[in-house]
Amino acid sequence: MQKSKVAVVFTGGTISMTVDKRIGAAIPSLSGEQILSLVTNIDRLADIESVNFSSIPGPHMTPERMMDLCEVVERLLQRQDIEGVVVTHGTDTLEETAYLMDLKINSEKPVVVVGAMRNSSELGYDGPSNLAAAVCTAISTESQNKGVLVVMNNEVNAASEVTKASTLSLNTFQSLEFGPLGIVDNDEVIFHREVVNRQTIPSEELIKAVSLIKCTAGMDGSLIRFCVDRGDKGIVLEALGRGNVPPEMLEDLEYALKKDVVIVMVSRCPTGRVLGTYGYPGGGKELKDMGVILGGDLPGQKARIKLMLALGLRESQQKIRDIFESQQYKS
Ligand SMILES: NC(=O)C[C@H](N)C(=O)O
Repeated sequence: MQKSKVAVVFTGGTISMTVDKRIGAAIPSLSGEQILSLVTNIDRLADIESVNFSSIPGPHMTPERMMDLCEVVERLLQRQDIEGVVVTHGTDTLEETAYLMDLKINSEKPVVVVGAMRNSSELGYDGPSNLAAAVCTAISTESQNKGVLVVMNNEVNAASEVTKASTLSLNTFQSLEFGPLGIVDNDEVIFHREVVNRQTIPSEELIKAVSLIKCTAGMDGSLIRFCVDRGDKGIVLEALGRGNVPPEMLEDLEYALKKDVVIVMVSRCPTGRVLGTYGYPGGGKELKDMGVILGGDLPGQKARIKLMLALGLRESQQKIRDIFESQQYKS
């Protein structure tokens, strides 16, 4: 029987790290081929083509690099001989890259993003087992048409639903709202449910000038004003609870909206969507009436990626509102 072919694109992250004795801490050092050589018996599963994209830690990833990576992945997906693509990535920004690719890529073939929480100098390096599970997921026909998947600790999550929930746990990637899509068991991927809200944004461009502001008790709007005055095109507000802000922020929010800066509101709570439930000053109802867009249950960092791509369409504010609200809100 002919084996499936999978492209593995290496970008860096802890999965590629060893402890540098001179520094006394972990840095990227392993090439794709070196990491693959640690995944014993992988050649029984699939023919692997390795692509060394970069050797950077997650915190060095940028929106521009994400767009370049996305292009590399799209080109690989267009090839007939490749059944799926795996991307290795630093876990710190993995959810942002995975979500950007999920929104942009329109292919039925599986794209699986994977990382590690322990580097190769540590006891219990989880890179090889995670990579093996990612390849198992990428060659399964069951993984088709599910968008970009994140596989770690033998759990399969949708890029649109997942977030990094722990600084150290091997099962750090959690779909806090809905739970995992499935598992990898005995080299086989088993799905338990479908992705809840899949969406694509056919944007060729990304507008970088989007900031994320987390709201806190008693906060004023000076950060909002700063972002507007330096030319930001969009701001994601990680608001309080159900989607409310301290009233001291309202004047500067009004200032931003008058200057056509798009404001998307999500919550700083780890689960639950925002809604215009409250009618007091700074409450969600007032914000919505002012023109603030509701961002559903996305964490701030993923709402920022979505807004960057939505602004890249260079469409009206109404169109951007639809992109954020039409699937999650009835009216
Ligand atoms: N586990 C990891 O990959 C964390 C690392 N700091 C990174 O994002 O590159």
